[in-house]
Amino acid sequence: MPRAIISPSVLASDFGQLSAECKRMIKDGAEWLHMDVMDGHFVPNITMGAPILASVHKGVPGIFMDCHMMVSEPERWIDDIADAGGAMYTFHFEATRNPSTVIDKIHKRNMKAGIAISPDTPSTAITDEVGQGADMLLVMTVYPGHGGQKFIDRCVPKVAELRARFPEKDIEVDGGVGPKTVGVCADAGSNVIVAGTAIFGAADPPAVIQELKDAVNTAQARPAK
Ligand SMILES: O=C(CO)[C@@H](O)[C@H](O)COP(=O)(O)O
Repeated sequence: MPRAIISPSVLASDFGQLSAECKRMIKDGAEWLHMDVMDGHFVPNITMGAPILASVHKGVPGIFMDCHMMVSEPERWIDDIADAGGAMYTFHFEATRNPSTVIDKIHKRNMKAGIAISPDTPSTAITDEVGQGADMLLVMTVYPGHGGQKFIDRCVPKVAELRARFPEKDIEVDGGVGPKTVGVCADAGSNVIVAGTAIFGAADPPAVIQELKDAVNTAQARPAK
C-alpha cells in the first residue's frame, strides 16, 4: 500500500504569506503542498497560475507542489506548470476527451500525472487503462471551486472501488476532509489527504497533520477483510 501523504490545501492559507505558510507546513509535517489552480471557467473561482507557483517554488526549497488543475483545457498549462516547478499535475476527467494523451504529455515534462473526478462522476469512468497510466487518482469529496465546504459522504465508495482496482496507486481525497472525516476515507483506501480549513484553521496545525497521518497508517495496518 502506498505511504501516507498529507497535502495541505493552500487555498485556506493567507495568500499574501504563501511561501512562508508552505515552509511552515513542511516544518509541521506535510509531505506535499496542494496548490489549487482555478481558471474561473471550469470552476466558478479564480486563484493562481504558473507565475505564483514559480515564485513559491523558488522561495520554498524542496517543496513538492501537488498542483490541482481545475481548468477547462488541461493540456494548455502543462508546460507552464512544469516550468514553474510543479511536481504533480492533476487534471479533471470531466475537462478532457483524451485523458491518456494528457497523461502522456504530463509525463513527457517529468511531472507525475493525477486524474481527478468531481462528485457526480462515477469512479468507473476511469478505465483500467487510464488509471494504470496515471500516478494518482483524486476523488473530490466536494464540488471543486471553493474551500470550506461540507464533506460529501456519498463519494467515499468511489475511493474503495478505485483502491480495489489500483492497489499500488496514490489515491487522494480533497474537500471537507479533517479529523472527523479522514477515517472513512482512509478506511476506504485513500492514502493522500488534502485538508485546507482543517489544518490552516487549527489552533495546532502539526497535531492535525499528525492526526490525519495516523488515520491513514492505522487503516493500512488493519488486516484486510
Ligand atoms: O480544491 C478544493 C476545492 O475546490 C479543495 O482543495 C479545498 O480547497 C480544500 O479545502 P477544505 O475543504 O479542506 O477547506
